[in-house]
Parts: sequence; C-alpha cells; structure tokens
Amino acid sequence: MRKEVTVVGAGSWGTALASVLAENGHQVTLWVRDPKLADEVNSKHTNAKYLPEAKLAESIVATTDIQAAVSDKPIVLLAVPSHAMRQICRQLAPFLHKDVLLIHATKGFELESLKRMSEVIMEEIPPEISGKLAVLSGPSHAEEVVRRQPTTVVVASEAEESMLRAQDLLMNANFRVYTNHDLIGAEIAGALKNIIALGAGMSDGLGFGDNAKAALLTRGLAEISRLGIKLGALPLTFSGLAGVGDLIVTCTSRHSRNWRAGFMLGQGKKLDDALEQMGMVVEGVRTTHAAHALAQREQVEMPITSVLYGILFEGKEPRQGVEELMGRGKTFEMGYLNPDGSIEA
Ligand SMILES: NC(=O)C1=CN([C@@H]2O[C@H](COP(=O)(O)OP(=O)(O)OC[C@H]3O[C@@H](n4cnc5c(N)ncnc54)[C@H](O)[C@@H]3O)[C@@H](O)[C@H]2O)C=CC1
Ligand SMILES: O=C(CO)COP(=O)(O)O
Repeated sequence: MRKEVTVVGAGSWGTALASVLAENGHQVTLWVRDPKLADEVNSKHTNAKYLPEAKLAESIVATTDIQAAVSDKPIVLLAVPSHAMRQICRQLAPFLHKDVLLIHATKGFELESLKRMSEVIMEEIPPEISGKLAVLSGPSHAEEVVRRQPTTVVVASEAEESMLRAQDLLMNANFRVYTNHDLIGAEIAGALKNIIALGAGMSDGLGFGDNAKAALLTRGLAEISRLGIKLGALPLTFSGLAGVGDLIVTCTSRHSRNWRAGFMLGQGKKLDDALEQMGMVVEGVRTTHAAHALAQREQVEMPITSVLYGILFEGKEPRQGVEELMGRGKTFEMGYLNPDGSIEA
C-alpha cells in the first residue's frame, strides 16, 4: 500500500533510501539542508554532490522546511550524520505525529555523551514515539543501492510491529530486509565496523596484502564484539548482517568512505586533508574517539581501536601502529570465552 514517508537527510544514504521508497511506490518527501540541493532534486532529479551517477524518481519532493517535511507524516526515516542527530531531532520533535513510525539509519555514537543514536533520539522525542523506534543497518553502500544491485539489510527494533512495518516498507526484489530484535547490537555493530574499515583502508594504503586485511577483519570483529557485548548487544548479532556483513563490505569496498579515508592515511596524508578530500561524512573517525573512551570506561581491551586512536589523534605513524599491533604480548585467540566455553558478559 502506498504510504507517505519523509526521509530526513539528503546525503548519499538518505538519497538512496528515498529512491528505494519511491521505487516501492511510496510518496516520498526528502528533507534537505541546502536549498540549492533541494532545487536540484526537484528540477533535475539528481544529487550530483553525494550520488553523482544516480537518476532519482521524479516523484521525490525535496524541501528545506523541516516542519512541512515531518508534520503529521506517518513514517519518518532519519539518515543524518551522527553529529547532527540530536540537533535534528530537537528541531523536528514538536511536529511529529504521536503514532509516527520512526526509523534511523545512522551509524555512529554521540561523541560528547558516548550514547548510541537511539539513546540520543529517545532523549529528544516523546516516549510514545521513541519506544517504537527501529534501526536500519547492514551491508549497503548507497552507490550500489541506487543501481538496484542486490542488497540485504536488517531492521531491528524492540517493538515487533515497528520492525515488521519497516520491513514491509523497504523490501523489494533488489533490497532484501531481514528483522532482528537486537536494536542495541545492530546499532553498535553498524557503528564500530567503521573503525576497522579505516584500519583496512590504511593497511591497503601502506601496501599490505590480503593476510593483513583478513587479520584486521577477524581481530577487529573480536574486539568490536567484546565492547558490544559489554554494552548490552547480543553476541549473535555480530555474526549477522549488521556485524560481519557490514564489516566485510566496508573493509573491502572502494565505495566506503571509511576505507577511502584510511587508504589516504596509509599513503601518508594528514587526517584533515583526507577528510577534506572525501567531502562526505567519515563516521569512523568520531567513532574511534568514542569507542576508545567507551573501552576505557568499560575496561574492554581494544588494541586495534587503541592504535587507530593514536594514529588519528596523537600523531602516531601508521607503520608504528602496525609494529605495535604485531608486537603485542602472546594471547589466547578466544580471549572473550570463559573457561566453561560461555561468552564473557
Ligand atoms: N553512504 C552510505 O552508503 C551509507 C551511510 N550510512 C550512514 O548514514 C549516515 C549518513 O551518511 P551519508 O548519507 O553517507 O553522509 P553524506 O556525507 O553522504 O551526507 C551527509 C548529509 O548530512 C548533511 N549534514 C551534515 N551536517 C549536518 C547537520 N549538522 N545538520 C543537518 N544535516 C547535516 C549534509 O548536508 C549531507 O546532506 C551516516 O551515519 C552513515 O554512516 C549507512 C549506510 C550506508
Ligand atoms: O555503512 C556503510 C555500508 O554499509 C557505509 O560505509 P561508509 O560510510 O564507509 O561508506
């Protein structure tokens, strides 16, 4: 059935999701921050800055008016960078319908509070709405989604009905949507994999090969699972689409903003120059900062995150970081297993 849906955020991901929704026959409003981009979407049906090759559905209507965009809409999907989430929620909260289905597709933490995106949203939105929140995560580069290439994602919510509604809304022949009850795990896995993707890009930029990449993915998964489980995620979520699925795509795809930024760092570029050249959000940088602080707070060992923190924020040379990782003391591979085989809580 045709639904009215508003997508908030017209970067590459918001634009790609708006395309999926329009393709599914829904009436899509796209909230855009920049008036020039709103004009471009409405007149040329393109988004040249964020998704250069995409031809968007003519039915997508862009607006810069947040009140008009979300007022009384039955479904609102948030796809803004993590640093903008609280401010955006504060702006739109007064206009939301009390029965709105809210979905967010953002992968990051709030740096100042170290909170997950759903925790930030819940603080800004009335509880009757935020209690039904769903998160969209999984291996899904916008560039491939708009080309209608086969993609699988996961929607997670503690509210069964929200999860199923979000699945119905987004699913189509090229975009397969799974459900999961572990909202915390889907958010944490989706955010933390960006740290490892920066590392994987750096490894490629340094000229290392497949062995190093496999090591980073595997040991990266071990440490992000360790922190995630400590923060309340279910262990199995890390072996699903939001976990290993997204880790693989982000660490190996040339589309990944995190991989590309890491690659430039590995080749010797300074962080600020790499970010400027990217011109798009590289969530892994702020997430490395947040995860480093969370690991200290929760007393969780995260060697790759710790080395990346040193490289990004303390001037450590990438090659020195590699030496440190390879030179660590001898350890048992399954360090998070208790002696009885159960997973450490
Ligand atoms: N690009 C992708 O393929 C995917 C991205 N994501 C996630 O989606 C989120 C958004 O990422 P992208 O669309 O890739 O980013 P992007 O860099 O393509 O676009 C960011 C958008 O946010 C807007 N923006 C920046 N600061 C803002 C602020 N303070 N207030 C309001 N709007 C602001 C920009 O104008 C732009 O429209 C991120 O958390 C990312 O991890 C998730 C899955 C896939
Ligand atoms: O989360 C993503 C793919 O699933 C997007 O990753 P990047 O932000 O690194 O492009």
